[in-house]
Amino acid sequence: MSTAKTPVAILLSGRGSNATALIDAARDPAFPARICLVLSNKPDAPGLEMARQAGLPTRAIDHRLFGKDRAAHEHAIHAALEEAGAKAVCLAGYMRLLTPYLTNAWAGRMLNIHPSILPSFPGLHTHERALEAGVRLHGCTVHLVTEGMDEGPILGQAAVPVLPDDTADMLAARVLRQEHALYPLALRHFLTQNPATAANSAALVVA
Ligand SMILES: Nc1nc2c(c(=O)[nH]1)N[C@@H](CN(C=O)c1ccc(C(=O)N[C@@H](CCC(=O)O)C(=O)O)cc1)CN2
Ligand SMILES: NCC(=O)N[C@@H]1O[C@H](COP(=O)([O-])[O-])[C@@H](O)[C@H]1O
Repeated sequence: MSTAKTPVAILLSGRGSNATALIDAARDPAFPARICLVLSNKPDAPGLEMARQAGLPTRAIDHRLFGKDRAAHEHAIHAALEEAGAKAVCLAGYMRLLTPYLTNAWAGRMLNIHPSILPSFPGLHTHERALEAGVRLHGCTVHLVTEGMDEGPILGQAAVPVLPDDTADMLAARVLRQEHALYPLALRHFLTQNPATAANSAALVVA
């Protein structure tokens, strides 16, 4: 088994705490990935500045410059990923719905972290919806990205309890701590397994 690190690009839109968890994990010589690029659709994303401070290559490709032409924006992103030599992509708080152009180009090698136990609560505002639903367990999911929103094969999940006096912010903070543990584990598992079986393996439960 080659010990070469797989070049992985990270796409983010905001704070970048999941990107930080992946970047920190990749510092370990035994971790099977190296971060080859951190790219954002928001030039002022704090996560981009964090990556610059970490000495990593960064790109900002502002979706607003492409108006309603999502495909043109994604062509620019794809070119940047190819130029950086990425072999896999991790969406880490990337808040744009991707078209089939990019999801097909990166089919089976684009991962996303989502703040719910899928298939419950796909999309946005997951913590508020979990509280409204009265679920007792909540959490996060790492999945492969497909054309459908948050529908791709699950690679890993983590669960947390929902406590009686929880607010959405308290629940989000408890889930975020698990996200930072789950994403590096799920990426390591994905990269070190035989790609043919990776998506069909038992989900990693870390909490
Ligand atoms: N084709 C796919 N695209 C994306 C997926 C996916 O599974 N398939 N995962 C998402 C991440 N995500 C939830 O995990 C998500 C991100 C964004 C949105 C959304 O409605 N975005 C709006 C814009 C919101 C904004 O700019 O703040 C939009 O794109 O119009 C829903 C779910 C990443 N993409
Ligand atoms: N639908 C995608 C989505 O909601 N992603 C969520 O956005 C946050 C980004 O935080 P971060 O920028 O600190 O990693 C994370 O909680 C992630 O699960």
